[in-house]
Amino acid sequence: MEKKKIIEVNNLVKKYGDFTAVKGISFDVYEGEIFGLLGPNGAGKSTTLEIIETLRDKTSGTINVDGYDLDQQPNEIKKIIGVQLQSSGYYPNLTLTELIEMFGGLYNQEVKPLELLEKFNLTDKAKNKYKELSGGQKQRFSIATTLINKPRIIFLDEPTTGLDPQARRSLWDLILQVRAQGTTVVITTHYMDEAEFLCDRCAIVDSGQIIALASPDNLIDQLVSQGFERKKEVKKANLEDVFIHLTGKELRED
Ligand SMILES: Nc1ncnc2c1ncn2[C@@H]1O[C@H](COP(=O)(O)OP(=O)(O)OP(=O)(O)O)[C@@H](O)[C@H]1O
Repeated sequence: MEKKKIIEVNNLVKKYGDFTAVKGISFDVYEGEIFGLLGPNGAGKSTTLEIIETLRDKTSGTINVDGYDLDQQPNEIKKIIGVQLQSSGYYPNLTLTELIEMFGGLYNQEVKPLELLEKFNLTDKAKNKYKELSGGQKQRFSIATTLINKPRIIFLDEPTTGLDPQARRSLWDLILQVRAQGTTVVITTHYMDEAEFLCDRCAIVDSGQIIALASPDNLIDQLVSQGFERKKEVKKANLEDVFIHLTGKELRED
């Protein structure tokens, strides 16, 4: 069966004054996949994501999201996507339950705060304020809120930056669960292990250009077929394995 394209980006260019941050990139995202934009700092990942999310103007190029043209029907696109807010987007004096109810009201959606919080392992924090959460809890809550409007696609910009290994792995599981329920996920990350674990396909972006796009396995096979070999024998475990083994897999709450 042919996969359906849910996002089509063609020749996207973004200039900030004289500086061209995104230099004519094109890619498609298929429905139901986890698609990664990988690249070093300043590569243009967040800019690209924010343009697709309708939060930033583009200079040129075309974008189509689930049949809607970004220039013609941005409001239709807003209705079917879930966007992670920055911390400043959460009213400081509302509890998590109240915040979910407020977003439900804004999106005109019936919400069940406790059910949503349970899914994201935040039941204990239902009566806490956002500012009282740990880094991992904040990230989980912000992903939970992307789902309130029952979006077809969610966008996650570096969702695990700054988290400890347990919190990262727990967030990876949550992202897989979100996808398993049929939501397409577009994610940016600098972490290659994260991309290898999560992404069905990824685009490697450098200086505003896509320099490779394939599944992680295909990208690795391409490199190996060029004669690349790791210098050292591959270790049977790494330091992260040691850390997880010693401290346990369970999510910690500080
Ligand atoms: N509002 C802005 N005005 C001017 N230049 C900007 C603006 N936003 C981003 N840039 C520049 O555009 C380039 C791409 O930035 P962008 O944030 O998209 O990169 P990124 O790949 O997401 O990086 P990071 O991994 O550090 O978040 C950078 O050189 C950045 O300095």
